[in-house]
Amino acid sequence: MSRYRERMATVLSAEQLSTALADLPGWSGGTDGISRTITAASFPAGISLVTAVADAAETMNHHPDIDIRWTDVTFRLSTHSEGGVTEHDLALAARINELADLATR
Ligand SMILES: C[C@H](O)[C@H](O)[C@H]1CNC2=NC(N)=NC(=O)C2=N1
Repeated sequence: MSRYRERMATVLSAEQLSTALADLPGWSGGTDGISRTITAASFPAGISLVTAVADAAETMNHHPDIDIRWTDVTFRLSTHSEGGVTEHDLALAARINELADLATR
């Protein structure tokens, strides 16, 4: 089986997504995409968070859309190839939450 097929994931239903979001503090959205805005302790702390998320995204081969406004950093996740939210987005959201805990304390 090719690497591509191993990475295939199906788009979550609205019910699957709302169940998953209950375990992802700060994340909201719909089946087309989810987002979380994190207010960092400072602008450099926000940039450090973005760098840490970039490293995680490379490792996971799954990449967020990122908006930086002073200390507010918004991450938006969807699986472009599938046109919706998949388990890959949930995994990256959980990793971003771990990294955000470090950036905001
Ligand atoms: C070929 C490679 O697997 C794809 O381009 C990956 C890279 N990162 C990605 N990130 C996101 N968010 N969605 C994708 O569909 C996606 N595809």
